[in-house]
Amino acid sequence: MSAKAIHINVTCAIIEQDGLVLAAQRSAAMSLPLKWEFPGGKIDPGETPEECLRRELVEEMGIHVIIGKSLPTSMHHYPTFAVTLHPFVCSINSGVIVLHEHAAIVWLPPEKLHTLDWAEADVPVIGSYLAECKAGFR
Ligand SMILES: Nc1nc2c([nH]c(=O)n2[C@@H]2O[C@H](COP(=O)(O)OP(=O)(O)OP(=O)(O)O)[C@@H](O)[C@H]2O)c(=O)[nH]1
Repeated sequence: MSAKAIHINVTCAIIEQDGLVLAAQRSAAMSLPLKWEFPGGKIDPGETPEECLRRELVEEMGIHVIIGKSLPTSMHHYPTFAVTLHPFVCSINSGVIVLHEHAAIVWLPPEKLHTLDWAEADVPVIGSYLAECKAGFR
């Protein structure tokens, strides 16, 4: 199988707090270095997307999240792999954020999210989220 055939399923958390949304910057050592993303990661075999998201948020940031509404999935082909993102709107239930993998985080109002240099797969996710906000669902 060529590298281009690799397709991964990834969960990601749109974490809301006090009207702001958390964005996380990938480290220089990660794939897609220094791009911004929503925290999360690859779904392991046998795991539900929600189980994956809970595990990843503990591993990456030391927080326990409450998982809310799912947003439409986003599929994107990068040069060496394809990803399907499974986004969920979340809030922090417990824990204080400690960055174990990311270079930085920032809390932004939803309408400022587009100012960051996002991983390309995230761009439609931001669009779906903003549509929810505009429709008054959030
Ligand atoms: N967690 C997360 N990953 C994303 C997002 N958007 C996006 O394209 N991805 C890609 O999906 C993959 C997520 O897997 P991961 O977070 O478990 O990856 P990783 O850093 O361990 O990857 P690695 O295999 O490069 O070490 C990464 O290749 C990442 O670039 C996003 O919003 N959140």
